[in-house]
Amino acid sequence: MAKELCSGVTALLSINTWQGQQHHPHWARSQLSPLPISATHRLTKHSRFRVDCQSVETQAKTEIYDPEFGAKVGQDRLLKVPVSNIRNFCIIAHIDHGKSTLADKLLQMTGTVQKREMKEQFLDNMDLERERGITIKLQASRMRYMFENEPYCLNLIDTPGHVDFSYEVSRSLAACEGALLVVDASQGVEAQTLANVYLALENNLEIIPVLNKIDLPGAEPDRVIREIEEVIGLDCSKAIPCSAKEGIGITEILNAIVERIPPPRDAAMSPLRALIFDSYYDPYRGVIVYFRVIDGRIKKGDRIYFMASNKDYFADEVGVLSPNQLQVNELYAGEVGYLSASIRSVADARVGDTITHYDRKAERSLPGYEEATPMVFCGLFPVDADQFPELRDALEKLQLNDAALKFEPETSSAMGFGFRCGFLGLLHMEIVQERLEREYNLSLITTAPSVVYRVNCVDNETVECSNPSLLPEPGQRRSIEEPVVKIEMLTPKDYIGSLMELAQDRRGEFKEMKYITENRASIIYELPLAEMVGDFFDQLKSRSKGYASMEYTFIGYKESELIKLDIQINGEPVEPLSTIVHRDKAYSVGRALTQKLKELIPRQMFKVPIQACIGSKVIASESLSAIRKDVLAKCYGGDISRKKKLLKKQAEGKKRMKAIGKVDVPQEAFMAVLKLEKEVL
Ligand SMILES: Nc1nc2c(ncn2[C@@H]2O[C@H](COP(=O)(O)OP(=O)(O)OP(=O)(O)O)[C@@H](O)[C@H]2O)c(=O)[nH]1
Repeated sequence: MAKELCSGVTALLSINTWQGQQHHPHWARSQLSPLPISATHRLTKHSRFRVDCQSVETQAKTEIYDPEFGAKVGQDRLLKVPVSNIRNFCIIAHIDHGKSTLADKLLQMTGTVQKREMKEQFLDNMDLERERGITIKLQASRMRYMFENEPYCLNLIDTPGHVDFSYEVSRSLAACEGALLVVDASQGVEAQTLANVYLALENNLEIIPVLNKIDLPGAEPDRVIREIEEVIGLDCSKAIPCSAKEGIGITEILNAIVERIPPPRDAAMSPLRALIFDSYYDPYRGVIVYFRVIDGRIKKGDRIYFMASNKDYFADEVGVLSPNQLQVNELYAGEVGYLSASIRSVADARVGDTITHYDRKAERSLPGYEEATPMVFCGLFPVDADQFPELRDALEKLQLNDAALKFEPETSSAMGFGFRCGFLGLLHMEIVQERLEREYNLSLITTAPSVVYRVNCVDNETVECSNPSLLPEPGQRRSIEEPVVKIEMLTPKDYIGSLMELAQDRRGEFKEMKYITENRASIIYELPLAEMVGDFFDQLKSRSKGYASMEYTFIGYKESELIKLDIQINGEPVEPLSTIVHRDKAYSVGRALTQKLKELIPRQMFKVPIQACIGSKVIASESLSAIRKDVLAKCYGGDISRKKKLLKKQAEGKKRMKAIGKVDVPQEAFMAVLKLEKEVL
């Protein structure tokens, strides 16, 4: 902040005004536009002047923010502008269409991040994200942009790009007034693009189509424009061609954000309502909450109240993201920022929750809050049983930062002590497993993922079952319902047949197929979530040579003829290998699974039978032959009775081994059910 301004600069004034006893800082701020300072004026921090529109005499604490000067004294990131000069937007794109690259370029062009501090893809700052090149958690950044000599504050809210995190996408869209729709000009509209555009349209966002990667020789912007118009029905006459990599079209995008996206509603005088669009756990400060102020204002020291979790705290720190955190005194309706309030777990400040003041609560919370419901469950067991307490600690720590992660202890005679964990989807599951192994140095055995079944019992009770080995006995249950998803696949027409076959094999029910362009079709199926968990996505990619994309939404539960398939190894049931399958597939899955396990389990010193059973009935069986130790090797010639004696002794030894049943089952075996060959199904 500059102490004094001379002629020739354009300054933006932030004024605290007093009208009687009332304090209206935001009102005054929003009435002001940048003020060119003439040669006769020198403004200082305590200048007196009038705000003409309301004729309010203004004096005392006058804060002057000068974009040019401010930059010199390192304060430009605290840029304050009237609400009419704020633009909140996000970027929606299919994976790999260049969202992060474009975000980086916007930060660079606006000077928000200097080139030298620029790590590639600044917004994706989790290591895992950077390695996998995918955005998992959302982040935000405030940028300062001069347009027609006026400073604008552009808040970019980054969105995750994977279906598992679609709820978080919906909340970040709800925090914006506009969105850049980034489509790869060499590829076209993909399933994920569609899903996110529909979400944005539902939220009434102004959408600016951007055609990225026009530097590529294969780019066909005209074709892609036609595709967007036909498929989404969006007017693309003002679509912006760009290359995020080469920096082409970035200024046009920034101008379009200012010109086309509406400013936020000015509602600074209403009771506070702020929408949480992200939160993460910081070991030193507690949870850091990212939010957009929809109504009212929030300042340091305020007693705040989270409307869904019913918790209240004092805000220790309030600030903006630029993209590093910078403290400010107060944030007003329309602004985006962060707060910390010594909150112990992200579950208390969940994405989608509404923050209000404890003493002046808003009447209604903001719409759209949803509890995170895990869709996929699996067992996690430490390879070394001594690591159980460490696994529990690690899960507790991860949960502080991940409200969607659920876990409870699980014991199994085969596996020992472990946890049954719930995840939003498969990617979420992989991320958690990888973090446990990498960050906490744990060596884990994970069991095949399962969905949550609803079992209607004979006593009219309904129980939810996410662990196949705990399915109530056949005599106790009337029926089983399983979760069903609607899946939309977008594919070039050459692969339609093969993808329909895939969906059909996975018990899919055909719903609709339409050509979205001459060459590309959308195929809609309803199919059990259990059939999607596993290699469905890999299959879709390999059958379409990587060209098809998909998107799914959970639509509800449906009754189905399901039974439990148990596996016995060496005569002992191995619960973690139990799986729930459709009655029609039980025999083929049983056969395939025993064959696969035979391949995966190393041979032992004794013969190991591997059986698939329904109840007590064995439906498929394989046996792993023993590695036979030749006890007769040293006994050449000689008496036959001596040979017999040696063989008898060896057989007794084997029997003892059998009784102990020490079969080493490798990790891959627990995932075998996901990797069954298509032909045997
Ligand atoms: N040639 C070319 N390549 C680009 C351009 N923009 C992005 N890329 C490349 O495309 C790939 C994907 O870009 P990202 O920015 O990571 O894509 P994303 O949409 O953020 O992907 P997720 O984070 O997984 O959602 C990277 O290898 C980029 O270098 C562009 O304008 N031209």
